[in-house]
Amino acid sequence: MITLGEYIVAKQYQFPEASGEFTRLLGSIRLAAKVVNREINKAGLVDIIGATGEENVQGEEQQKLDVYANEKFKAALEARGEVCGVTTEEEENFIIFNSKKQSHSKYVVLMDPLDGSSNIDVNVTIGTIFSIYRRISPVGSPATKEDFLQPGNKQVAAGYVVYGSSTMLVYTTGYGVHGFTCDPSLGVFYLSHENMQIPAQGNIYSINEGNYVKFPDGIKKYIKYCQERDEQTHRPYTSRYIGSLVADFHRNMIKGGVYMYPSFASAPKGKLRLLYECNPMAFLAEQAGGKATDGYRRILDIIPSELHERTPFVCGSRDMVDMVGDFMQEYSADGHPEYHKNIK
Ligand SMILES: O=P(O)(O)OC[C@H]1O[C@](O)(COP(=O)(O)O)[C@@H](O)[C@@H]1O
Ligand SMILES: [Mg+2]
Ligand SMILES: [Mg+2]
Repeated sequence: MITLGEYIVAKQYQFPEASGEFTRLLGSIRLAAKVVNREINKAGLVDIIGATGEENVQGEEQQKLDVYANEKFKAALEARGEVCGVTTEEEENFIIFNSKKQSHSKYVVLMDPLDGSSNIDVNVTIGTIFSIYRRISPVGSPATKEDFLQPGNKQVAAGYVVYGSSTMLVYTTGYGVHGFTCDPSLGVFYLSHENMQIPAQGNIYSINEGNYVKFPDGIKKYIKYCQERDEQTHRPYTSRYIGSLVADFHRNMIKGGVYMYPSFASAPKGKLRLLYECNPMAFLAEQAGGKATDGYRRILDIIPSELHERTPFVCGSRDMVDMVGDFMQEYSADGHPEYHKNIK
């Protein structure tokens, strides 16, 4: 069995200008993932359950594990010196790492340190999401906001850690999607899923139907389509919603399916964050043969303007994402971000 570290080194030939910086950067994410995984596994026994009583920049109540994971990933990225700055869901502003070595680093990282926070206290699968870019500001100078506001199609790597029945780290560097499972007895990630491929068509739809009445007509019609009986197209589909993006995405990655978090009246841009939730998942989905849109446009082509901006999200099996797009065009064309601009 090949370890994550060995696999990354073995694939370095794919990057002729490689200096080992990226390998060490991924190594720091791997290390922090192990530390966070250990805390999650004993969550009921240590004081890591429950809320901190503080609110984060999203206006959401921060969970103790959100803060713990945020601190551990930040510390690991800062310590190795391969990153000149980070943005995380739990920090209002981006953080500059400014030691001599760090300011000479080429990379910035954006993270959702703990994804699926509403599932922490109930022992349901949660995750961590990361996205990596080459900086655009000059090497040697402090990182700038522009380094983080790059479109998703500029990512050099993305991945997630899923803390479930087993703990896996899944990533892409633009050469396919590869999954590594952690052997808890050794704390070592071994290659278990090389070149993951999302089936083009699945029979699982994943959405919080509790918001049904608030959804755009295109989404409502698509949900009805999923629930209709039609032997030929294996409908009705199955509804599965864990409420942790990482877990719902990972399941659909393996079994096929479509995950949707649309916009609605009280959340005109949806809930999920473009930079450290949707862009990394979109890069992984496309690298595995799937697709990711905001219901209309390719997520990876959206030009970000704010660190914590949100976007509607439709992601998973290619043919299912296309079908959702057709329903949105037909029944919610006025919801297209460009719609009002194009109305003369
Ligand atoms: O409870 P809702 O509204 O369905 O939202 C669930 C979604 O929100 C999230 O929990 C948001 O992520 P965080 O937990 O990192 O804030 C996603 O993981 C999940 O898919
Ligand atoms: Mg999240
Ligand atoms: Mg989070």
